[in-house]
Amino acid sequence: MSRPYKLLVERAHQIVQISNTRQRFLKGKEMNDLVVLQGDKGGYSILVNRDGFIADVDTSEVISAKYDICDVDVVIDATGQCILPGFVDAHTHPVWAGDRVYEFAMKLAGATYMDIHKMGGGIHFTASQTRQADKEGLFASLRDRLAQMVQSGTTLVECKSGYGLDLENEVKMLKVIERARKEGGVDISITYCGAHAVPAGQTAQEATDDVIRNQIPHIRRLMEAGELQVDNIDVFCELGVFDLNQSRDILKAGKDIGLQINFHGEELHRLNSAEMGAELQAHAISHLEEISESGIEAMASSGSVAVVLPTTAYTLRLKPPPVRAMIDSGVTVALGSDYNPNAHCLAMPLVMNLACVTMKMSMPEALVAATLNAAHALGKSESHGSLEVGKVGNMVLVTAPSWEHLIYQMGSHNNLIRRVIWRGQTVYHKH
Ligand SMILES: N=CN[C@@H](CCC(=O)O)C(=O)O
Ligand SMILES: [Zn+2]
Repeated sequence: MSRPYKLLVERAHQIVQISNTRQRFLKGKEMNDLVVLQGDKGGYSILVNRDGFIADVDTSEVISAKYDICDVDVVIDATGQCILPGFVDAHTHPVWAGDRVYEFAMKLAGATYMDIHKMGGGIHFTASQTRQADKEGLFASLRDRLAQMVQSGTTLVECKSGYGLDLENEVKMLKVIERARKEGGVDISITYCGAHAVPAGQTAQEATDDVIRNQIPHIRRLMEAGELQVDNIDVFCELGVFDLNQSRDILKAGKDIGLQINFHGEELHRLNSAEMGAELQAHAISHLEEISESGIEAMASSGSVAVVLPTTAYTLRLKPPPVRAMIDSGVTVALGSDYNPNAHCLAMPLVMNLACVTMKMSMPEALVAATLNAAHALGKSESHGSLEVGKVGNMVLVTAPSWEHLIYQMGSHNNLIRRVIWRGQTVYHKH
């Protein structure tokens, strides 16, 4: 007979639970009130059941008195380590072929993101490379990128399509992501982003019509047939890409087939897409570098999560989004790496460091934004984002005097992260 518990991690000197009252997200000042277990000489333990869910969190003394060690498959001694929830990366574009290191050089020399996009580079370049790539090659590179994310502590990641830009290639990308999701080792939220750029030879309206009349209905059929699971609908709402009305129509069509609205807004120009998204009760809006005060108010009232992406402003030398004003106004703020060929960052610890320095977040705020609030942006905070009984046993073990070192020691996460656990199973171990 199999044992009732899959894993016991014991004797950690800190467990950062984030919350212990099943809050779905933290806003405003609450973001600085993390629940951290520390101070007990014998340390703290987490027990994970056979199905990969947390069964108990307490001092190691209490846990060893309550449970019989013979009922546990694997016991890990976490002496000298801190335990954090697995990170949630709320915005990535991880399926693509062909790098853009050459464009990075152009941007360093003064070209803007949109200069390159208009010349047929940027998303267009990546789309032409990705269209030529076969599923096997795309899957192999996705798997490698996901492994690097996991090594950096990510255990739930949002993955977008968006470099296909036609039905065949968007479906190809979604199926590649679906295969990775089924393979496991990391939890994935899948986003259809067919409206990521206007394909060459089409107007934005023609592309909008194709997405609404052709692509979305086909995706719905694949979902109904059980061939695909798609969770979110996205669009790049931007001057020269999809305008406010086109974006609204695309998002509504996605919502009509049951997808959560989660889109790119207010990045380079203010189009009042934050207000539009709030009106549609968007789950999340990403970027928001150009959001207005009324956009902030609208998102605070609708409860739409602001997914801020420090690597974008850093790479493109943009003004960062007004995160302090968002937090002070009661917007729920989450973080994403924005991993894509323009911003080549797979590591949430580095994203948190950038968020603290460039967006003026505190370390507890950054951690909440990279765990519980990011899970909420994906509609998954009931099961992910904090270390509480009943949630998935996704965690990161860090060798450091306190959890803050993972943010403070920028770029050293690969030395500090000792182990990453997904649903009670070790998916990365540094020997
Ligand atoms: N802004 C739109 N989409 C991506 C960039 C994609 C790309 O440049 O390939 C982003 O979130 O930054
Ligand atoms: Zn993006």
